[in-house]
Amino acid sequence: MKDIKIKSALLSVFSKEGLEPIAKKLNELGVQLLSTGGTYQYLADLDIPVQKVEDLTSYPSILDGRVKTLHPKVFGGILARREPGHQGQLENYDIPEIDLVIVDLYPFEQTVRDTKNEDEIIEKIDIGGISLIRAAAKNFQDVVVVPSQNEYQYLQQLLEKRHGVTSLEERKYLALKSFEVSSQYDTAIQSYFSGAQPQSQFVMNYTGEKQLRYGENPHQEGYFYGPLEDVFEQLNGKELSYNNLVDVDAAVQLMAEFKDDKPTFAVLKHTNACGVAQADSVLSAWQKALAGDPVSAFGGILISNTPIDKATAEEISNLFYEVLIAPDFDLEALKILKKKKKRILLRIKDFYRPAKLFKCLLNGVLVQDTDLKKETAQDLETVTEVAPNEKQIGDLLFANICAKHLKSNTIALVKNRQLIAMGCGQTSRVDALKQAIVKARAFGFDIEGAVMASDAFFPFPDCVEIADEAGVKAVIQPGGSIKDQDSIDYCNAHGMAMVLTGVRHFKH
Ligand SMILES: NC(=O)c1ncn([C@@H]2O[C@H](COP(=O)(O)O)[C@@H](O)[C@H]2O)c1NC=O
Repeated sequence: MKDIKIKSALLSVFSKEGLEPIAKKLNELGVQLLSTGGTYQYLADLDIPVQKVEDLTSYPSILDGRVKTLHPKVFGGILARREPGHQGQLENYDIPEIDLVIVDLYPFEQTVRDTKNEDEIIEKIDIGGISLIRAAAKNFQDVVVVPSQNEYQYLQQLLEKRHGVTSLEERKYLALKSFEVSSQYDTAIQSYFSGAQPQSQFVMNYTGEKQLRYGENPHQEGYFYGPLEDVFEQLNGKELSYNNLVDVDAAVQLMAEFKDDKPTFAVLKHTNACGVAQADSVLSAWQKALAGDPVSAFGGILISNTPIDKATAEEISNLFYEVLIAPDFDLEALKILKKKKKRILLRIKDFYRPAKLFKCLLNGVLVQDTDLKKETAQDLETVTEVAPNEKQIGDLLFANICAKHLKSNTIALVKNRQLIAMGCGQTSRVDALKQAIVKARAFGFDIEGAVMASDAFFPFPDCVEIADEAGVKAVIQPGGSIKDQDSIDYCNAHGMAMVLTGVRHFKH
């Protein structure tokens, strides 16, 4: 392991915050400091001995600061290997070695957030700073690089621990942090330039790595990247697992549809809702959602669009569940729910729906818009002689949303704003319907008068026939099959209503 003692440092930072103790410590260790204009002034004002970069390069900062460190006397001192060949060249050209580089880049992302003025934004594309970081990181064998304020604490510890002596491992760690900074910085610039245009490259950059206990199964590693704290606050329970996060996302996507509706409750298992209901109170919505499939609800993910009150909390706490998500919890409710230490309680801040969805497959990434299309009564085309009544229209739209969030092929059966059963993830629509009918009956529901939603069209009239025999009176489906008329004819012959949405909602 190659130890290097820091003898000289170049400091060039946009924000001067947090620099004072580091500069003072470097000075105390006898490190020669070199700085660009503003940073020089800041250090000089603190009476910390420092040399101007301009005195080294014999060039002033020019072009409004676009060129200040971009000079062989600076980059030579950073990029030279500490070996006779390179050191000889430094001597020939009178270039001093620079052992430590500290940079805080121009705040490009912040500027994009703050202004629409393109000239201002372009000026905040840091050129010299990013080059300093890349050069120092490339030469991590001999040079220490601090690419942002996030690493100040790490540097401070290095300086305290071994008085400015650094190991190869420490320098390599900082080089990694540097390339993370430069890649994130360039992604932000690329994303600004691409705007809403389709991108010719797929680039993603999420920070805030969170290692999960494991992935989908214990033998798989798992991580999450992103600012989860913007979506919810965890009030109780064990750490969220990979599968919990997948289910929480499915629950949030579903409940986002009912965000501004009357009290709505949903129970999910493995991303599929096994209970969804609307009522006048959160307690009643919970009871109706649970009744949809009380067996599957065991170990489920629960979500409400309405704060949880004491009465609801008392009932919920009788069930073993993994996660309960709600916009808020009454104090009394929280007290009751927190008694079960492991159960996860999330106070949702934002029913967040991403604009795009990504999926890794084969040797690439699939990208698509999120399915944000939501049908209203105005979008429905009645194609049967019998039209659905107002109550049925409400149930049909409710069933349509449930189906949209269930794995295809799916059928949702709804009665009085309650999902009375569903069949999902089936390879045939008929199987999905049969599964739903068996389930509804198993949990004591009378299907007579229920409505049926299908995520995609009916290629044959078999589904409407089976549904009719079970008691279904109205159907919602996208339409678009060349055999639509067969299903419509069946409905007309049996007094059923059918509406078309014209929108397919597959969920693979
Ligand atoms: N142009 C250059 O040669 C250059 N060299 C360093 N910078 C940046 O200038 C800033 C520090 O400037 P000052 O010390 O003048 O406040 C840092 O954010 C640093 O990343 C530069 N500016 C932008 O590219």
